[in-house]
Amino acid sequence: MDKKIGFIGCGQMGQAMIQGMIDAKLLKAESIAATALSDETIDFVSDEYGIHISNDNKQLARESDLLFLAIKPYIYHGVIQEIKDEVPPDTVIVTIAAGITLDAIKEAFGRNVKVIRSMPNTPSLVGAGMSVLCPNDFVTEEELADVMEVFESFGEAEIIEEKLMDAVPAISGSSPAFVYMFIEAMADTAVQQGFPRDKAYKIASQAVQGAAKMVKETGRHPGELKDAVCTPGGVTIAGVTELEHSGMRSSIIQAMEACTKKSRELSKGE
Ligand SMILES: NC(=O)C1=CN([C@@H]2O[C@H](COP(=O)(O)OP(=O)(O)OC[C@H]3O[C@@H](n4cnc5c(N)ncnc54)[C@H](O)[C@@H]3O)[C@@H](O)[C@H]2O)C=CC1
Ligand SMILES: O=C(O)[C@@H]1CCC=N1
Repeated sequence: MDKKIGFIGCGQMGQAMIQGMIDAKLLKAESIAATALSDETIDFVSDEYGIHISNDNKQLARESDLLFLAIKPYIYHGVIQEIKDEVPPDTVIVTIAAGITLDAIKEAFGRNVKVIRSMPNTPSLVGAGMSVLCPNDFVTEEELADVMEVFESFGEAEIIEEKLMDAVPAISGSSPAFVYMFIEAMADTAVQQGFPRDKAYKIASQAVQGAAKMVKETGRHPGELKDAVCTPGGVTIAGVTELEHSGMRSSIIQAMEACTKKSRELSKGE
């Protein structure tokens, strides 16, 4: 790819995407630049990824073909005020924040800017990201294809309608946190039973990864795959019934609804 990619903000999510892109050899480190606030982050990112990083948002805004806003949602408005007169008309702005709408970005710029709203996730760091995107009307097919190429370099990507975007964090942006909690709880129990901690994490995380791979690659219904594990009168069904008694599905549904509600509130500026 021969685009210049800029990241305003280079924390957890910015670094995950940059590492993913570099590992995938999508483009050379010289074609990626970023900004951050603290000297500590600037020094770390420069050493770790070999990209150009400074605290000059305006310069980055002038020089990037694809400009990622990888900052916290409450900082978006201030940063856009700072850069809005610097961004050339052909630049594609990519947002990654929960609850920041395409219209909110256009309004903050006060003109018809090209915007793609996205929701990536941190497994992008290891090339296993899941990102969901929606463009506004000013983005061309070719520009969307370029941005999809970026996201697909560090995982999988899907395009959806904006009305579904507030539901995405619960499914893919935030859900890694839920899965880490699940793995941590399994590993703690394994440690309680006498397993060394490193083996407990390895066994639990490989089981989770394998189950996800089964759903993706066999195309079989998750319920059917679960049934295939449950030997009649065996150990698995004892655990499954306990999970049903303690409301596991209901807890997951409630957590996902809370994420979606919060994203909708942020979208409305609440
Ligand atoms: N962490 C995650 O799993 C995910 C985060 N996101 C979104 O990514 C965005 C960033 O989140 P994180 O990377 O987790 O946050 P973070 O706090 O790790 O990184 C934010 C970065 O912004 C920089 N920054 C702050 N003010 C700035 C300014 N005025 N100019 C330039 N840089 C500035 C900080 O130095 C830091 O490098 C958020 O909008 C969040 O909603 C989206 C999907 C997943
Ligand atoms: O917690 C958040 O708001 C961000 C969006 C999805 C993951 N982290």
